[in-house]
Amino acid sequence: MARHFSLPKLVVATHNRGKAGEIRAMLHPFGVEIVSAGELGLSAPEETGTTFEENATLKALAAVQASGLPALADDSGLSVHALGGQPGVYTADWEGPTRDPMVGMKRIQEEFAKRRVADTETARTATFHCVLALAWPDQHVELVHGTLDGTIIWPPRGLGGHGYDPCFQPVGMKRTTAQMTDDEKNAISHRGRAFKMLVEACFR
Ligand SMILES: O=c1nc[nH]c2c1ncn2[C@H]1C[C@H](O)[C@@H](COP(=O)(O)OP(=O)(O)OP(=O)(O)O)O1
Ligand SMILES: [Mg+2]
Repeated sequence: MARHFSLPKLVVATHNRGKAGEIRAMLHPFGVEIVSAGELGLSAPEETGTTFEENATLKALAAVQASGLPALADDSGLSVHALGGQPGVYTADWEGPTRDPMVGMKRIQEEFAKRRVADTETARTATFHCVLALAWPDQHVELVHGTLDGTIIWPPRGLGGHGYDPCFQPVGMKRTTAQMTDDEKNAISHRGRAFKMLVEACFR
């Protein structure tokens, strides 16, 4: 797909500042000019899909159609294995109407209590998912899916990152993703892994 090597300007089609910062940092070495959905006054489309792929695609297509520019969208979330994969695609909804990540993190703890999930690393495993969709002006869409396995810890730790990072500790690590620098998180994260796959697919 070397035809996409030249990418003069790209819309980063997210309204989430934490994600936008990480995506900007990952794009930085490529010298791509970035405009945000906010700068273009794009509204956030309703996320009606039932998979990360569907939602990432609809967000990217909405932005490419509104702007005429290639658009990169992200749909992501946390699947907690003892909760049957919840909240998954509905991770943002679990933050409640005010979009407070602490509300979502507490909800996971409440669900663990209801189901009497043991307070051990092996019982409280979870996976972060990130699907990136890059939509081109001809409407074709490249999709990549990155994951990061870990454990839900409590109480939350760390002030970095965003969203559910303070309660997520990657496998084999002693720190949560909120206790890492941005570069450390991006090097191992679901979003970082998806981004590497996108680069393989589009920029090589
Ligand atoms: O690295 C992460 N570290 C912590 N939490 C994360 C991460 N990645 C996704 N998350 C959480 C945030 C939100 O609760 C949900 C994404 O929801 P999602 O609909 O994809 O994003 P959003 O509504 O915040 O912004 P937008 O749709 O405009 O991109 O997963
Ligand atoms: Mg969203």
